[in-house]
Amino acid sequence: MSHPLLKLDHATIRFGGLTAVSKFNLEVQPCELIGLIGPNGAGKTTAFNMITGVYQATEGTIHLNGRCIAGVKPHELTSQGISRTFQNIRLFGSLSVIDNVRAAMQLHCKHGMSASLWRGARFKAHEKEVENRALELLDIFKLADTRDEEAKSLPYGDQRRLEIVRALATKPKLLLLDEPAAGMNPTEKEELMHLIRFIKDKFQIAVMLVEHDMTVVMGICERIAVLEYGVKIAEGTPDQIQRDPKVIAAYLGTEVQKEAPIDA
Ligand SMILES: Nc1ncnc2c1ncn2[C@@H]1O[C@H](COP(=O)(O)OP(=O)(O)OP(=O)(O)O)[C@@H](O)[C@H]1O
Repeated sequence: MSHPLLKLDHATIRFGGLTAVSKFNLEVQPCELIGLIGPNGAGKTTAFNMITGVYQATEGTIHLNGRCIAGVKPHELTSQGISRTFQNIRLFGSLSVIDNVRAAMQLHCKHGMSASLWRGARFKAHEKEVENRALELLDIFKLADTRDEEAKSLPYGDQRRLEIVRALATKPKLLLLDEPAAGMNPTEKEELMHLIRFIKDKFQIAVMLVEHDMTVVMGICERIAVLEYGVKIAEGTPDQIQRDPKVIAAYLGTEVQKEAPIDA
């Protein structure tokens, strides 16, 4: 029997008296590009935190490839194919750009301590492979020229793209991007949309996107789920979502509405 890549079944999380995400049902298929939107405080990042094992669901279940992930630690979920970026950039600022990518790749390193110490032929071949793959990813994101620069010295938009490279370096099946376009200028956003589509097709991965920029969300997502006060109020194609009265009502008067009218 084939399973969805990710399945949330009534996933719920409470913080004291606050239900941040309530009975959230969602399926993500392999190689799908899905958006998760909603006004500020709707529960989007909390949903990401549940999917990535940062928080445990208070009720309901989450399955990855048919296996329940309750209690699985975030780094184990990364090994199982879930990778993410964060709203606030979390790079190793003082490391070079390429070392940031290398560090993410070590998760897949199968060499033990002795191999590292002896630095034999197999170890060196592995190191070369890591470097080549890091450079391939940096090249896709037009960051290869900055490989030896300190990550913190990069312009903001480049740092955001480097975060995506780091997330990709762990060879995910599901990539979660939390506001990847935040702080980018219109040209960078346009380029980002192209890149997200490109990596999804090239690496055959599913991408789940939390994003406030409606031009980006509506421009690239195949399907969109909408949260409001932790509850899913709509799910559908960008066209259906833009015409959904509940979604329009949820966004009325918010910054998102001002940026790009959802019923435009
Ligand atoms: N660790 C926590 N403890 C208590 N409340 C929390 C915690 N994490 C999130 N919340 C609350 O859960 C709700 C949802 O927050 P969340 O950050 O998921 O929203 P969001 O949709 O990602 O918002 P934004 O678009 O502003 O980033 C908010 O009311 C928030 O204050």
